Amino acid sequence: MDLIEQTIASVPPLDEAAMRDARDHQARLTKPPGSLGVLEEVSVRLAGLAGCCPPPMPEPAAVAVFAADHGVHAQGVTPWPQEVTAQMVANFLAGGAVVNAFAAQVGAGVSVVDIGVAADLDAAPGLIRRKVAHGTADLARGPAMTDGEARRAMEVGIEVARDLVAEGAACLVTGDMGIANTTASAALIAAFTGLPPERVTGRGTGIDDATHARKVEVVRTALALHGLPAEDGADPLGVLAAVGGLEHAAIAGFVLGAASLRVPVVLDGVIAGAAALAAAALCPRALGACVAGHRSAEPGHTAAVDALGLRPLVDLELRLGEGTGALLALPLVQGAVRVLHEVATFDSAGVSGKDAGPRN
Ligand SMILES: O=C(O)c1ccc[n+]([C@@H]2O[C@H](COP(=O)([O-])O)[C@@H](O)[C@H]2O)c1
Ligand SMILES: Cc1cc2nc[nH]c2cc1C
Repeated sequence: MDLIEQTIASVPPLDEAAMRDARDHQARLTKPPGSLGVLEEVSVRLAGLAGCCPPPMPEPAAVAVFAADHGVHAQGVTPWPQEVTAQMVANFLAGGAVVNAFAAQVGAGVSVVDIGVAADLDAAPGLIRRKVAHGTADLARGPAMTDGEARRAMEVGIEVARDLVAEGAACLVTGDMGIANTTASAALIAAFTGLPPERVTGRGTGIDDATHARKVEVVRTALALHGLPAEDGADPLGVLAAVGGLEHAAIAGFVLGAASLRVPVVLDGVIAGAAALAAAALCPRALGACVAGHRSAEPGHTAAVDALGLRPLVDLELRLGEGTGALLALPLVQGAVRVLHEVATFDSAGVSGKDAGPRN
């Protein structure tokens, strides 16, 4: 068995007994039952993922920013020059990007993975050099990647997840950087959900009406060219190779890697959402490890999280990527688990429970 199959085979189902323990414990804590809303569900799921209650605190966290370029850039789907991908990688490494500020805010480490930047990048502290190709080919004219490239990128994602956890991370966070990658994301989301291109294609970094109309047509052309959505069900690696990006394949692997290690992974925006659709198509159990950090302004992201049955924790109309929305959600995930560790029960604190007193 190769790394991908091995990883998929080792993803456990959520532990029902641990989830029951977490629900029972939540009911005993000094608060009205259910009063922590969605955070209670998060705490129960992370107990199921860990297989114990309380689950380990999801800290420290580590964000991996997977960076890659896209051949579909040639179709005029974004106003930004392709070299911005490499320039932003340099900015991440220098500590000057929003992801660095938000990671510092929550004490998370930042690693940058060159999974497919078009330019050759020099070695630098914090840069994980695992380039699979110098960007993808144009998905509107042929397959974006070979099957081998998609597999290799997915393997790198698994390996990065394993390495970060081995170095001490108890929570993983997805990040991405890739000019034109919202076009590949829209194509992936259309391919996996069956929704039409106009429903899932957004304005990315910010495009005018004419560019948006062209982007929708590029996605439509690509889907027709590759026969997507496939009538007989999607071959997830084939879909990734046809219309995905190297960072999508890597993030799909990162999700599988986290799930196989029983470590939660907080998903960022539309790129992670598209990648998670691929991961879930390969291994539905992997969804047990996924927390949707935020709802991106991209319409395809809402389509993706709806299809995955995930509820984004933060909704601030962000559309930056890099891992920024997921990092903002991290304290919510950590707070949800801390409640199970630290909050007193009605018994231990001597607080009367509901219906304990006289009725009038
Ligand atoms: O995370 C998101 O939902 C998101 C939404 C819009 C844009 N982005 C970021 O913007 C870049 C891609 O935008 P574009 O317009 O060039 O396709 C890429 O680097 C992404 O990280 C990210
Ligand atoms: C400046 C810039 C920063 C980004 N960060 C993630 N995607 C980005 C796209 C651009 C254009």
